[in-house]
Amino acid sequence: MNNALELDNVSAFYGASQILQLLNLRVEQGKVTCLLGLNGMGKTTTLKAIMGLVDRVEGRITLNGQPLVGRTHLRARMGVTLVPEDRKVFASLTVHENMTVAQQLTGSGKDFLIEDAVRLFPRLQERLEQKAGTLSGGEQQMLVVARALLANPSYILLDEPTEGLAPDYVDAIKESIQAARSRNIGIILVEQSLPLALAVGDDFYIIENGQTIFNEPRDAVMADPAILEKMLAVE
Ligand SMILES: Nc1ncnc2c1ncn2[C@@H]1O[C@H](COP(=O)(O)OP(=O)(O)OP(=O)(O)O)[C@@H](O)[C@H]1O
Repeated sequence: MNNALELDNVSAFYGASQILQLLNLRVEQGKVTCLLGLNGMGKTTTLKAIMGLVDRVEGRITLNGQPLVGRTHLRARMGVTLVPEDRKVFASLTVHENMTVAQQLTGSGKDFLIEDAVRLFPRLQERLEQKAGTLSGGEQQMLVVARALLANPSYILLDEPTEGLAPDYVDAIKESIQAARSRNIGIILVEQSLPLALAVGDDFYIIENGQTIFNEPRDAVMADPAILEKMLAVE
């Protein structure tokens, strides 16, 4: 079986404006694929196109060989979870209730449990009965990442998960990405911080004007300073 999430000549539109232009991307299960690029180039739109959150898509999006189509909740059921930039938790539910709801989302196995989530994010352990709306920004981000893992998806799409976070939280997010990879989850990471991308990434893409203009595996990036220069230019 082809264990990859693939975008093949994908164009995406908001109303009449075309944002993605024949974009190609391939993410394997158990790998971290980083999307880099300057602001407004289409990174978030790429994640939204995968989830069916843009007005129109042309081209082919496939999940392990099957077309990924239909409404967002159906795509989630097929095994893709998006962690958007806005870090939305269910504010009036407790941390524990937020986690329980996430577990019911995909129904695709129960490998990653609440015990695993609190081991990864000990700060959440102390706050399980607290209303999620009262958590700090960093704690809320841990909760949304924990919820993504608890849905036991095949792929997680992370949109700038460390933006504005203190170093301790960034480390926790890094560990959670590594934990997800070790569970054979494929990850798309949109990340402005090159050090973080380099710390966890297996493959690197640069998106410019809605197209992938660069696609290099980790070994090539580490071996060639000229490639690293290109990545630094879009940080
Ligand atoms: N709902 C929308 N309707 C119309 N245009 C939009 C919409 N959302 C985004 N765009 C436009 O699509 C383009 C790509 O935006 P996108 O958010 O995908 O970029 P990005 O690479 O993720 O940038 P950033 O790092 O700033 O989040 C931008 O020009 C943006 O203004």
